[in-house]
Amino acid sequence: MTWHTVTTEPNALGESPFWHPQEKRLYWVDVPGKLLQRLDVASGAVERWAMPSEPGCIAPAASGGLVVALRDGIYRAKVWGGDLQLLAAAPYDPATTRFNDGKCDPLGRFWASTIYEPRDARKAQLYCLEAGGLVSKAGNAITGNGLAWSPDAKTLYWSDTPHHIVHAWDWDAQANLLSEYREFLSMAPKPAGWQPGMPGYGGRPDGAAVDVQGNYYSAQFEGQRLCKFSPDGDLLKAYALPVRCPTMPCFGGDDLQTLYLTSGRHGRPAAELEALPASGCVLSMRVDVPGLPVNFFKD
Ligand SMILES: O=C1O[C@H](CS(=O)(=O)O)[C@@H](O)[C@H](O)[C@H]1O
Repeated sequence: MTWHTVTTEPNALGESPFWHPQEKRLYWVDVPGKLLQRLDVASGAVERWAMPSEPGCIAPAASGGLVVALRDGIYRAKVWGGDLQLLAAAPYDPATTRFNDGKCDPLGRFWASTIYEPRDARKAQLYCLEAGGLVSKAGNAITGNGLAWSPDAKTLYWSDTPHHIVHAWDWDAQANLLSEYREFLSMAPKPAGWQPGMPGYGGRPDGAAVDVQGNYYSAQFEGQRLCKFSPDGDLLKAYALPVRCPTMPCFGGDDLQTLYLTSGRHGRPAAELEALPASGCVLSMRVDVPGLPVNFFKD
């Protein structure tokens, strides 16, 4: 298994990749760079669209365009580069909080986590955009991440990165209700005194994607690896990476067997960036098991 560097212009913090099956483009964001980006894999051309605030996550819309979670709200962009129409204002103080990891569920609802940036209280939430507006479905976190659903859409996964944990609930898709909570993964915490470059830390669960067998692929932020877990939470494979801070995987290509992975370089030590020059770039690797396709937003 070999990782390829897909992009040459590194992002401060690449996040929220998805593969658009009709356009045959990879979309992703640069959070502090305040950019939406898309790559036409046939030509290699990358387009960038500057945002008025940090985009935490994006999703394609079935009627065309995108849904974009910016610091101050959820917006609808009917066309690339066009107007941003506010769908829902942020239900938090944008001075301390922004939207982070999110995507659409199999029924076309848009979900977005938040990150509480002071990181000194568990104030991050997981919201779902329902007909009446944003509804909190889970909370008690610092960095909402790792949102994904099982292939049968009966399990919802959500991680809290700094607490090294991935939660799971039974999910009733029609009623949009979470029940039967269980801890899905608990990763080893950062050892006291650990510094980048030292051995002994495997990272913390950032963004995630699920394949057709229900395996959960979790980017281990600051752990320089992507971990593949079985539906029961058993570690099946830890893929070593040429970047210290992977952020989120997604499956793409016509066969959904190209695993794309975004990464970050924001705030990393100069020595690390010199040793790992692909930090902040998008990576890709061919895998044997196809992933689940992206879910589209239904207006
Ligand atoms: O997804 C994200 O997670 C990282 C990791 S952590 O919360 O710092 O542990 C965070 O830095 C980043 O800003 C956020 O987008």
